[in-house]
Amino acid sequence: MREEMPYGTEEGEGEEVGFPNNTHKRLVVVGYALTSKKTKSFLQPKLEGLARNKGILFVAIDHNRSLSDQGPFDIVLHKLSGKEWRQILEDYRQTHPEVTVLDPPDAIQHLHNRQSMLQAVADMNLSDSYGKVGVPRQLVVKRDASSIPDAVANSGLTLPIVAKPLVNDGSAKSHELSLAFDRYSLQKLEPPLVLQEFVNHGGVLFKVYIVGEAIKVVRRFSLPDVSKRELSKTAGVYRFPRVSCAAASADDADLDPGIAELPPRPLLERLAKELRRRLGLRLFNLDMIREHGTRDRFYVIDINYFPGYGKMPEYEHIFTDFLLSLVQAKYKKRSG
Ligand SMILES: Nc1ncnc2c1ncn2[C@@H]1O[C@H](COP(=O)(O)OP(=O)(O)OP(=O)(O)O)[C@@H](O)[C@H]1O
Ligand SMILES: O=P(O)(O)O[C@H]1[C@H](O)[C@@H](O)[C@H](OP(=O)(O)O)[C@@H](OP(=O)(O)O)[C@H]1O
Ligand SMILES: [Mg+2]
Ligand SMILES: [Mg+2]
Repeated sequence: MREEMPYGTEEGEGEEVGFPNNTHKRLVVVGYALTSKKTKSFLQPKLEGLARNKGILFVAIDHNRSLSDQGPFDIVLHKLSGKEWRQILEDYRQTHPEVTVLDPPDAIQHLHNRQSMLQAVADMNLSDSYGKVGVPRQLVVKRDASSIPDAVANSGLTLPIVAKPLVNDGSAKSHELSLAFDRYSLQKLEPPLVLQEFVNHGGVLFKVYIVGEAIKVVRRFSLPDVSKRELSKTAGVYRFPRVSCAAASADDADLDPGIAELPPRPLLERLAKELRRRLGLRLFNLDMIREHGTRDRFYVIDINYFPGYGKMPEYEHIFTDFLLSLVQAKYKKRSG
């Protein structure tokens, strides 16, 4: 909260930023360090407008200047890659503990490896009356593609198998996935990889967006099921492009209710709460699937940091409320 709020005449006038007695109505300054693509998809005019009316100002961080010389910021939002940037942020967190950095770089780093990414879900072993949430059986292959057929046979993983680059750094390459239908073709894959059992899920996945304590779920079209017959007739490795994009929304599709039904809310709340804690992140989404033919057997197959919130319904309201809640919590802590 840095300067007096200079406006308040449009929609949202008089809306409290949430400070007691109306005495601290200050601007909340959010510095952002995002790629130009991300800035475009996230910082849409509707978000900026709503934010302004709620007393939030987004300010672009200049990479050519020291972070400490900019701002001052209440919150720093970021999604940039590279060791150098991580170090800048870590140093800034040390010297500016009053600023909320969303999210801590070391916590984000955890998602940059597709093995460690899902470890928290596996450790949680979530199972209650609403369902069971796990991760598909998987195997990491660091090198030597010729060893893969034996490694897969020894581990008991069943075909078909999804091969995903172990490193998940946001590069185009880290999203180049393949589906392998027979054991011997596995030698054609290029380690380092995570090999994951393909779980039939009726061709629909659930994107579970998390923004602090808020959760929103949407349906997306996904890879179709592979039948036993198809598996026995098919050989080879098939590359597939990113399937979980906005164009493939399945929210309005006419789907089998057993496939379309969203995961139970209480289950998602438990999962999200626990993952927030274990991962130390507040901005992420999960790709979740329901094993076809079951009602309550779920798998998390992917976790993304600061995903495409522009595609999340009502993200403008949810995100601005979240930013305000962070500042309010800090204010309460200081005055309490
Ligand atoms: N184990 C699995 N079983 C069934 N389908 C899977 C599995 N793993 C991945 N898929 C399918 O492949 C797609 C891409 O996989 P994944 O989400 O891991 O990749 P990604 O490149 O990280 O995606 P994103 O664009 O969401 O970051 C999934 O959305 C899903 O359709
Ligand atoms: O919203 P989902 O379906 O999860 O997909 C997102 C990816 O997971 C993100 O990695 C993309 O963000 P980046 O472009 O910053 O990598 C993100 O890109 P976007 O912000 O340009 O929409 C999305 O493609
Ligand atoms: Mg995904
Ligand atoms: Mg991903």
